Amino acid sequence: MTLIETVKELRAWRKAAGRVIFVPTMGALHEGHASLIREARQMAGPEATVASSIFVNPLQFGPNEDFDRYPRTLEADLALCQEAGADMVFAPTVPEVYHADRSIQILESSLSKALCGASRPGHFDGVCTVVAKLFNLVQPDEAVFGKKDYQQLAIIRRLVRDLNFPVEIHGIETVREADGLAMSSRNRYLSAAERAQAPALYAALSQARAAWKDGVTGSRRLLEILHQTLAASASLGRKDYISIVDRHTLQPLDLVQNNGLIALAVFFDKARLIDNVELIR
Ligand SMILES: Nc1ncnc2c1ncn2[C@@H]1O[C@H](COP(=O)(O)OP(=O)(O)OP(=O)(O)O)[C@@H](O)[C@H]1O
Ligand SMILES: CC(C)(CO)[C@@H](O)C(=O)[O-]
Ligand code: BAL
Repeated sequence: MTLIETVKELRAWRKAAGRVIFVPTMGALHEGHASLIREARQMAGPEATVASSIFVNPLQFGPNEDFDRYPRTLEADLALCQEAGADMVFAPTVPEVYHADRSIQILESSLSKALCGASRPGHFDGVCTVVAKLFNLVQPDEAVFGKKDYQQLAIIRRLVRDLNFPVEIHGIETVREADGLAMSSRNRYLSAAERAQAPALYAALSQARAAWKDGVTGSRRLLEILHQTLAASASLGRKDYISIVDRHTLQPLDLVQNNGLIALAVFFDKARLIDNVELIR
C-alpha cells in the first residue's frame, strides 16, 4: 500500500492508476470504515485500484465544534486500510489541500437545510467543497460512502449530479457494535454511563421501524414511539433532532408509505451521535 501526502505525488500516481474506487474518510478508522474499504476492494477485483483518503477537513467544522480534539490516529489507520485492502492512502496536511488565500467554495442550498445541516450551518458546504476537491485530485471512477451519514450521502449524490462529476456513488449499510450502537469515531468521547445508554438510539429507531412494518404510517405516532423509548432509556441524552423524511429529498413526511427515513442526532455531553433507519418496502 502506498502512502501519499502531497498533491504533486498524487497527480503522478493517478496517471498510472487505471480504474479507481475511492473511500474518503476523516481517519480514526473503525470497522465501519473497514467495511467501506472491503466493499471497494470487492468492487475493484484484482484489476482496479482502491484509494482512500484521511483528512480532517477544517471547513466542515463549526467554530465551537471538535476540529482541534478530533482523534488523529494515522499509524493505526494505515494498518486498517492495508488490512481492508486499500492500495493507496492520500493523507495530506491542511495547507496541502487549502491555499491560505482560497476564495472559491461550494454552497448547497436545499438538502443541507434540514437534519444535521440545520444545527451545523455551513457543514455540508465544507463537505461538498472538500469532496469536490478530493474527486478532482483522486479522479475516481466510483466512490463509497456510509449510510450512517445519510444526509451526507444524499448531498454527495446531488453534488455529483449538479456538477457533473463522472463518479458513480455507492451507499453502504451502517456497521454496528454488538449492542446496536452505530460505529463512529466520536463514540470514544462517551463516558461509561453514556456508552451504556447510547444503544437506546438504535433500539428506539428499530422500534419505530417495527411499528411502521406493522402498519403505523403516521409520522406523529412513530415519533411518539421513538420519544417514549428514548425518555425511558437515554436520560443522559439531549435531543438535537428526530425527523421522519423522504429518503431522497429529505423533506418531512406526515405519512410514510415507502422511501422514508427516520434520522436523529442526540448529544451525550461532548459527543453528538447520529443514526437513522430506512423505511422501505
Ligand atoms: N458505522 C459505520 N458504518 C458504515 N459506514 C460508516 C460508519 N461510520 C462512518 N462511516 C462512513 O465512513 C466515511 C467516513 O466517515 P467519518 O470518517 O466521518 O467517520 P465517522 O466514524 O462517521 O466519524 P464521525 O464520528 O466524525 O462522524 C463516511 O462515508 C461515513 O458515512
Ligand atoms: C466525506 C468526508 C470524508 C469529507 O470530509 C467526511 O465528511 C466523512 O468522513 O464523512
Ligand atoms: N461523518 C461526518 C463528518 C463530520 O461529522 O464532520
